[in-house]
Amino acid sequence: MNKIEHIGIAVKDLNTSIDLYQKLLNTDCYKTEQVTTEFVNTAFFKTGENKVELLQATSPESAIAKFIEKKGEGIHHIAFLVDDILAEMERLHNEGFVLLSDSPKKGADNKMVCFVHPKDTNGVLIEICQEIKWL
Ligand SMILES: CC[C@@H](C(=O)O)C(=O)SCCNC(=O)CCNC(=O)[C@H](O)C(C)(C)COP(=O)(O)OP(=O)(O)OC[C@H]1O[C@@H](n2cnc3c(N)ncnc32)[C@H](O)[C@@H]1OP(=O)(O)O
Ligand SMILES: [Co+2]
Repeated sequence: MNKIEHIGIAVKDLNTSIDLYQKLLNTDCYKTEQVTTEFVNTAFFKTGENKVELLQATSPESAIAKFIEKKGEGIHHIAFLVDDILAEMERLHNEGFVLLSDSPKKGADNKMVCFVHPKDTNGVLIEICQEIKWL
């Protein structure tokens, strides 16, 4: 895996948290995006080589809504950038990790994503992501 691409933070109110993180990081949010398949609205900040992704649930069925219900707001996942998500999924599967989808899913900010179950990773939800390359 290449580097930490982003840290995902579950928040209750995206607009309030955008204001907060703009002040905290002293940089503007560069993008907001709804990902309907994940039932989330997201906001992104660049912090050097890495990013912060704020996530607000758009449905009670969302992983973010369930997480906040159980644990409250806070760090929800760590995302690692990979060159070849299919190869990395196969490698992780062969190493015995439980992947949360059989194929990559559409993520935010021009990425394909796949998650590793937190029960296999010391209670931390891991996302792997690959940049979508357009021809
Ligand atoms: C915007 C798109 C994308 C991007 O481009 O960046 C994203 O980041 S999307 C982010 C939101 N989507 C996801 O998180 C998808 C993957 N997650 C899941 O599939 C589920 O959340 C889950 C991890 C399988 C858990 O779902 P479920 O089993 O239905 O929920 P429970 O509430 O019953 O939890 C079971 C168990 O797991 C613990 N848990 C849940 N979430 C996390 C987490 N983020 N980090 C650590 N642990 C987590 C939860 O506490 C339960 O533990 P126990 O109570 O001990 O059983
Ligand atoms: Co993410």
